[in-house]
Amino acid sequence: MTPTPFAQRLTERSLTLGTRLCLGLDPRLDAYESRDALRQHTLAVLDGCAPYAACVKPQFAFYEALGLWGMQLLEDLCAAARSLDLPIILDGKRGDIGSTAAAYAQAWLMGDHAGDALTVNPFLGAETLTPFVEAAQANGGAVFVLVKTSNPGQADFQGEGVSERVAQVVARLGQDEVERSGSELSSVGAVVGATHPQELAQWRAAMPHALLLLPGLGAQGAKAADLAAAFLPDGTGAVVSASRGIQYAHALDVDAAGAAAKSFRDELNAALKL
Ligand SMILES: O=C(O)c1cc(=O)[nH]c(=O)n1[C@@H]1O[C@H](COP(=O)(O)O)[C@@H](O)[C@H]1O
Repeated sequence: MTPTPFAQRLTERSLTLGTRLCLGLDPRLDAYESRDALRQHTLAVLDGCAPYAACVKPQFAFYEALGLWGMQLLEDLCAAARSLDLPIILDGKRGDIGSTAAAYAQAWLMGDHAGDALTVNPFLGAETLTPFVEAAQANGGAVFVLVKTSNPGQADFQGEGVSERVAQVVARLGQDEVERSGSELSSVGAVVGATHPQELAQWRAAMPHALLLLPGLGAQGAKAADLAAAFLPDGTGAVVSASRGIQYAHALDVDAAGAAAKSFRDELNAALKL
């Protein structure tokens, strides 16, 4: 049976629950009294925030920093997300020469530890994205290619026309698939920082069939009210992520995390007049 494409699953959940929020889960050991407290709280935040989230995005670094124990937590978190029907974007920002990219794709988009989608770094060239895209397309997954990152220093390299070039590649890589399937969104998505509100219309137009992942809400200063231009006219086609602004709301109180997620959800819906 052909798997349901990631973009379709995400869009269906987003419309059913009425949310464009991506729940980031980036647990830092220094915020907790013990590893057990970190584990318990992270899983509880997932549970408490799931009703407000279109998808979940754990960033690998925080789990890798905890060693094998952390990678087990990531695996358990993904299992819990699956049982909640939450599409999983693994934020690994992987990228390497083609043969190594194929191994990354095997690990994170196809293997036993795969998520539904993976963030990928295009710095090594368009051809190195192919193994990721093929793995995603074969498995009903997705990739989110870094196009314009949220951090101030992105301008050093990305400001030199690089983001525009990458956006062209994203649009091209998804084109055949949308022509073949007739669906509006391809499995080749893009990361565009929510911290660049004045550029969102430009990136939306440059990649009309790409699902956009917009990090930067909350802790990095982006405001939901400024983000409507990233979405398609029907209010789909993008998700906005917040990690610290949810997980660390009010001194690790799980109810406060849920309230923060709900409030981000409502602000995004208000921006889209939904
Ligand atoms: O790919 C990402 O998710 C990402 C891209 C980007 O341009 N900027 C960015 O902040 N991120 C990730 O999004 C999350 C942002 O976290 P908060 O600033 O705590 O909401 C982190 O996991 C970052 O690694």
